[in-house]
Amino acid sequence: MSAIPQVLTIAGSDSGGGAGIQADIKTFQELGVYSTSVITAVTSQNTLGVNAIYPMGREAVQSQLQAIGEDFQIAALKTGMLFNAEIIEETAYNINRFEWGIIVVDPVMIAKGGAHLLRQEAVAALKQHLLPLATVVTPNIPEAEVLCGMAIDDAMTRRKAAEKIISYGAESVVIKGGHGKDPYVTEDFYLHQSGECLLFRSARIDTTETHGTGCTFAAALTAEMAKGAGIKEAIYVAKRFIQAALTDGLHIGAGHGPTNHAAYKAGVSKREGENSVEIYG
Ligand SMILES: Nc1ncnc2c1ncn2[C@@H]1O[C@H](COP(=O)(O)OP(=O)(O)O)[C@@H](O)[C@H]1O
Ligand SMILES: Cc1ncc(COP(=O)(O)OP(=O)(O)O)c(N)n1
Repeated sequence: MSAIPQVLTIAGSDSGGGAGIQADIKTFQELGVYSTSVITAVTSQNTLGVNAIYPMGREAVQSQLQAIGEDFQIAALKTGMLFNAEIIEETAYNINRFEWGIIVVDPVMIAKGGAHLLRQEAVAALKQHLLPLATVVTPNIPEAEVLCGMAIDDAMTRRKAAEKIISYGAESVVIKGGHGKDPYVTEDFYLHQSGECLLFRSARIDTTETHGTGCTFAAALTAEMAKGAGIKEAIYVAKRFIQAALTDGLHIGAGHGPTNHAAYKAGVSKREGENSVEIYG
């Protein structure tokens, strides 16, 4: 048995390297877990936007999942861009078949530039097949609005949205706060079993280099849980990881640049007075 936890990302490729599979693998590497991957779609993408999407067929997805399932001990996995209902069904089927345990579902829907990374008609499949398998679902605010069918504009509606998403069968939900406007970024965490509700709050970093923040946050969460962290501890580390990645930008590309995945390990999150994460009950 290998000493390094093995993890899996089931997601799309971002040719620009800031989001998707590429962001996941960089995050996994930085956090000390071994990364396997199943590619669901190839996107022609850079910091300015998504030019084209080439989804993989059902057979190609199934074949990759099979290769992973028959040889690796997957401690935790995350899903990202799944694009259509057949990829979602294939993913859910194999999660059950290989009895993979810790499942982080990042319900990727729309890229920052507006490109649809999930077909609208696949939202129902996501709710029906994947959310019931999720240890944690990590929507951003627009994704949470789609999943729960209501507008989210304050703490009360975020709480209601979290409860609605839990009602589809997920064990817990983290509504990410990057899309808010206030000076703080707040993640709302809701755990079904205990009814526990926590807020993770940090200062909003003034930057446009935010491409792939959602993928990176969910990948860090996955890595930490694969190493044995509890969900709350994992959220805390994931938040510190993304803050460090946003603090020390790489200044790449002319649009929304990628984050700096190496910053956390380089100690950026430990700088005095920066990057603190407060937790409220
Ligand atoms: N400007 C920012 N300052 C600090 N944290 C941010 C900022 N933008 C995003 N984040 C963090 O990045 C993660 C992903 O955020 P969000 O933008 O909501 O998701 P997505 O990238 O899926 O749209 C969250 O943990 C959020 O708190
Ligand atoms: C291939 C691929 N997967 C996911 C995304 C979306 O990533 P996200 O972290 O939500 O970041 P932004 O697109 O909002 O910058 C993507 N763009 N490409």
